Amino acid sequence: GQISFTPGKNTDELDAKKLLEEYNSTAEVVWNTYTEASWKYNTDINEANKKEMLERNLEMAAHTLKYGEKARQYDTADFQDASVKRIIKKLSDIERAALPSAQLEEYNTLLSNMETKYSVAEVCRENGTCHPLDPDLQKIIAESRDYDELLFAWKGWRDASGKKIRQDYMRYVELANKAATLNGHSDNGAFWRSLYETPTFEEDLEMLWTELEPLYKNLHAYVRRALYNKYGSNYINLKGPIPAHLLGNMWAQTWSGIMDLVMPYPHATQVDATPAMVAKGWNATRMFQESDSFFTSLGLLPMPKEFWDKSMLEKPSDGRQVVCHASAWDFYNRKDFRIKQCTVVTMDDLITVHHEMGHVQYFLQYKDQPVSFRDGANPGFHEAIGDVLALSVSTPKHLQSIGLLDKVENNQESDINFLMSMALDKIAFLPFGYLMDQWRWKVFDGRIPSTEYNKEWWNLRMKYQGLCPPVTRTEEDFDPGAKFHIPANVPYVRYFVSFVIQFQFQKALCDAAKHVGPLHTCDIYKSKEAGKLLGDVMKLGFSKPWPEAMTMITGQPKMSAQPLMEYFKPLIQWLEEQNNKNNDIRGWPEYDWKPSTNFFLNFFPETKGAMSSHRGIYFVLLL
Ligand SMILES: CC(=O)N[C@@H](CC(=O)O)C(=O)NC[C@H](CC1(C(=O)N[C@@H](Cc2ccc(O)cc2)C(=O)O)CCCC1)C(=O)O
Ligand SMILES: [Zn+2]
Repeated sequence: GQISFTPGKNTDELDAKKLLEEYNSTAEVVWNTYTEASWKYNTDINEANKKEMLERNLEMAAHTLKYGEKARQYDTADFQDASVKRIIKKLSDIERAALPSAQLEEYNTLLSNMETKYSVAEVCRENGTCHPLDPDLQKIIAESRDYDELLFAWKGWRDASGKKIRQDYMRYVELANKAATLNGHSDNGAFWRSLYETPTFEEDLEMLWTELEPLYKNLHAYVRRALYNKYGSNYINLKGPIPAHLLGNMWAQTWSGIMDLVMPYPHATQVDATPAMVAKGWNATRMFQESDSFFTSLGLLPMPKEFWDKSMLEKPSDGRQVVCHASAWDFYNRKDFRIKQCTVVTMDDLITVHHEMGHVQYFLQYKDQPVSFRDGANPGFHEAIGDVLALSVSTPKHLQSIGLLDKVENNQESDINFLMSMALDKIAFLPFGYLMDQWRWKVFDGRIPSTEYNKEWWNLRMKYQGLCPPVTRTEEDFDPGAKFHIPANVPYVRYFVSFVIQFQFQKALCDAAKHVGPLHTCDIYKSKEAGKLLGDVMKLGFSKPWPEAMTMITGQPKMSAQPLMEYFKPLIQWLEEQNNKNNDIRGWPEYDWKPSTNFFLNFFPETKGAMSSHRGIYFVLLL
């Protein structure tokens, strides 16, 4: 065909291959050095470690700039090796390294300051005791059933975290957008979406949400009814949004914290393994060993010695400040892989353990790929692996087999109890997983100016989750900043993608494991066939466009909501019946309703303790 080339560009494929070999071997060293410094800082927050991490980040950016500029010299149109083309293309986007050095330093400093402010934030009571998010405030939000105590934690956290980073965030948006435009993107949101290499990505997501929204609205209506029964009509409007601090999670992103309030059949099989884990003296290491055994039962790889020696599996008790938000780390030397998690002995954290172990399994599977391919087929794939295995671990049958549930019944009521516990995490999460980056994409492309950050955040929280703030919010607040991924600059739509595709994967793996019966009862434990399907896709890393990886597992290239809907089918029918029986509407048409507020609590928070006993007296005094 027509020989096409851009004048002055290098079309020598052998040259390019030599460049990529040099890039790969030098990148492993530079990235490893940076990752060690970042790990040191995340597991011991102090000025010296911060300084070292920032310096190593600059070294890494200099390396990216050097090889990025060389990669841009090539016209790969006529190259034979698809991998060389793919790596040159990926290298040519040098991200933040495109910023002038002063702005790059400013950008990196902003990021580390925002993440530090978030990680050290705490809420102090009038009597001087202070509470960090992890585990204190999370525990209050999950376990307290006192409306005002929940409000204390919810409002306190937002005052201590989000509110403090609003200015930093505005400057971060400017610099992130500048880096994106210097790499040829219209804005940072466009750069983030480009990682999915899917021209119809936004339309595909919108279609998935349209299919899934009815499931969510049925769950929302049922949970609203249960909260109405608990908190009464002052605080719950059966035709309105739900106050955001009552759902058992600081961000109302998963609702398993209030399982006890919504349990359909309290006398049937319980599904929470936490009591048994505590009673049997499980600790963090035991939880990770359990997960490791599940992975190896599928024929996947065991955690290497370095993992057990160097991970941080519990919050340190030696006074060190750490970033408690769980994370999995690839040290890019094909040997060193770690998890940092402030693990607590609960079922919820056993799920998180599997989630993080899924990341490390992916790292292990693709460790011999070139560094540019040591990524998920798309970011959603990386998030889905651990959750797929957790779907099997969560089944009552599996929990019983590992001694975490004593009796298991196979009847309709137990099924509904189990599906409800799964829906409170998986269905409840969908609107949150979808709205997080809708807000950020609009901030990056200018549709949301900084003067409307908080108003638009709550508009999206209302539109998708049917939530409202329990107290008035203003532009003095910055509630998005109270969610880790916003100050930490971690994209989020990957989780929405993961919550959809993990059910596609589960369906395919259960077929491979010759599972018979409803999808929600499937446990792929010990299935080497299922393990091989997953392992082969993980080995690819980012070397092939994700539709090819999707086809390897499911036999077709697209994201689909069908398997998720099949998994929850029995529950959806049950919810439909319950909501009809209760004559409950789906949705929140009375969107401008507001819950009663304790006038005092907002203006005299220190009266919290006194309030509950002398409520009337204070009121009279005021009058
Ligand atoms: C070096 C580095 O940063 N590595 C990346 C991994 C990588 O990119 O290689 C990484 O470790 N990111 C941390 C992040 C942690 C968690 C998270 O933030 N989860 C979301 C959403 C969610 C909620 C419920 C659920 O069941 C699953 C996901 C949230 O909690 O809002 C905390 C709990 C679980 C996962 C993660 O593991 O994704
Ligand atoms: Zn993850």
